[in-house]
Amino acid sequence: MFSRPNLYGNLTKICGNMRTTALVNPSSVTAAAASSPTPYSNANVRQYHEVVGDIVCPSQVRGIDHIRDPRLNKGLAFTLEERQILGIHGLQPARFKTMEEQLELCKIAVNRYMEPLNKYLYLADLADRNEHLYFRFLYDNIEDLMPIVYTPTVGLACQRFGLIYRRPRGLFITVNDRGHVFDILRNWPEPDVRAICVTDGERILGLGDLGANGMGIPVGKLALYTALAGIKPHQCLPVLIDVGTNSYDLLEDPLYVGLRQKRVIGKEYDDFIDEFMEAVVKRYGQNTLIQFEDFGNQNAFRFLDKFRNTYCTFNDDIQGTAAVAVAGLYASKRITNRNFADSTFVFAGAGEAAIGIASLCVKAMVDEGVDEKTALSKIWMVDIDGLLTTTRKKGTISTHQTKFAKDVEPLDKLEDIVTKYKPNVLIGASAAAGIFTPKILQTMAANNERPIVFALSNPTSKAECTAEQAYQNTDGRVVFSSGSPFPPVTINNKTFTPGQGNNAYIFPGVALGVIATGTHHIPEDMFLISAKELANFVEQSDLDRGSLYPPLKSIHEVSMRIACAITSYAYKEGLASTYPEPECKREWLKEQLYNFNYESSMPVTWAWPRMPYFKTRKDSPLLSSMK
Ligand SMILES: NC(=O)C1=CN([C@@H]2O[C@H](COP(=O)(O)OP(=O)(O)OC[C@H]3O[C@@H](n4cnc5c(N)ncnc54)[C@H](O)[C@@H]3O)[C@@H](O)[C@H]2O)C=CC1
Ligand SMILES: CC(=O)C(=O)O
Ligand SMILES: [Mg+2]
Repeated sequence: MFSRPNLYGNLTKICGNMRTTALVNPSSVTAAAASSPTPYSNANVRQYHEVVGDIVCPSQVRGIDHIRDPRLNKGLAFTLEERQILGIHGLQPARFKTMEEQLELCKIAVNRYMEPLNKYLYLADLADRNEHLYFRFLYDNIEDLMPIVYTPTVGLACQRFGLIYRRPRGLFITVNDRGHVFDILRNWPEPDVRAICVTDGERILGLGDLGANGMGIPVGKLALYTALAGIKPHQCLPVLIDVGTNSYDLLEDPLYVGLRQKRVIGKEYDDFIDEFMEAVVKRYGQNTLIQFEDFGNQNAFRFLDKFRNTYCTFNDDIQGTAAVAVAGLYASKRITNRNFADSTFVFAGAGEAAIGIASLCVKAMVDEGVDEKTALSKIWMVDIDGLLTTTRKKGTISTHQTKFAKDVEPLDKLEDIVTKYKPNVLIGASAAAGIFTPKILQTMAANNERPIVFALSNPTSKAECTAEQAYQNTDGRVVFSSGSPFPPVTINNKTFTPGQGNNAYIFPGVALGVIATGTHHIPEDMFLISAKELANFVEQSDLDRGSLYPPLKSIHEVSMRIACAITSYAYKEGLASTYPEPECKREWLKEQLYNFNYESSMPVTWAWPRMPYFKTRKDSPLLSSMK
């Protein structure tokens, strides 16, 4: 009954006319591959389908392969019946464990490691071994584990990528694959991808050009898609576009795993990105969400402008960051009683993150009823060359920066700019560690009862100041947040636990709403909506403990609220393509989420003769009886 050839073909019978994926007989695949004209040809081989969307499909994988497959493996949580039916009885010790017992073990195991990178490796290994346990572990312990799978540790993991690389997670598409990007996408074993996070590794956090080592970022971001928003892992694809690196150190590093060449630029690069975008749509459909992450400054803005109305895409560093920072500023209004338009802003940094935030601040001011010119006049931007002024030489100011340039005397030093323009809000997104000097922080405190200071650069080592420095130099009056987490600070007998101004509060919820509704474009409004939704969720108790954001332990609820708001907006504005419009958005979204508990491993084909009528997960007596 379990011989593989007999099982191919059953799937369509069970799934009827519902959304599914055809299984291909391996023998025909081999024949197709043998006759294929290029080494890129591939067939869509799926060895198993337990649950695809809401459809129950027969398992194809038995024996040791079932345990070796991280998506199917449950470790010692397989029941005796499952062990026998799957032919894995005897391949594991006799003990049965519940998922809760396994989670306890994970906690003990991860806590045994002192070094964050070793914890990262433990978690990567867990993901490769038992995907359900990995995501449930992340979900349950997000406060402790987010600094490991995400900033700051993910930065270190990227820097050490050549050393720690073990198993493939995501697709590496190199510029040598030009003309074959679609074929590479077909090599990815999951047919139902709804979201891609892509980087070319040129600006990884504040660490600069890490080339192919940047793969840790899309992997980490998409782990948060699942852990924070419940998006199913098989729907997420991390992609690293490898066009080389301009890092001399990496080119010389024997452990470097990417193309050993300088970055391809110009038309060749642009054509390659165009091919990638077209191939994604051809392979996975036009509503596939493409999140651009950690591209170099010029390319990030160019691609956002180029693709935002022709693909379902957003740039997380520009738009996601804008939303989280503006959410923090909305929340801070409850402390300062000052509107956006009544504030003066200085940005240290005038790149993706800073321009993104400044632009959304302008939108927020216009929303308050102020005209755009007045809104722009409130914002002073400083980059590596000093204040953005209208007298800047051509080539030292980009089109996105121009509207923020002021018709004033040039000033180079941040300290002088803060002294002269007396901002109420100082935002750092420069990747220049420590530029918020004690003197600057003291000036902020001298000019404001409650100065607002955001040190958003990542990882921790690149922050413009530490939380401790911010509180100490402002007599504990600062309203502070940072891109990477800092431990609590006690000053004047009061302990502050600053929140994390990180786009992780935004992108998972936006992605869930966009994917669920089949939204085809992502307008800027969605980020202002997300910012407001996040700010509305901040409680007085959060503000009292020094945070402009809800605690990380409620970030799942934040993602759900943002997704609901995005869903409502998408239907209202005619952007959604999933019909009919659900009445209760929240319930509808919840039905689509990943099940963080184990699914039954009983092959449906085995039980089928006894229960022939179920087609969907909800109908299945097998699955509905599960935890
Ligand atoms: N907290 C969050 O959610 C996010 C944080 N970031 C962080 O923000 C930082 C910057 O990222 P991007 O804006 O994408 O980079 P970018 O390269 O686009 O911009 C960096 C900007 O900082 C300026 N700069 C460099 N040194 C400076 C100095 N000493 N003084 C003033 N300005 C200086 C540069 O001229 C440039 O305008 C990174 O560390 C990144 O990790 C980025 C996205 C999200
Ligand atoms: C958080 C993030 O996206 C960055 O630092 O680039
Ligand atoms: Mg980023």
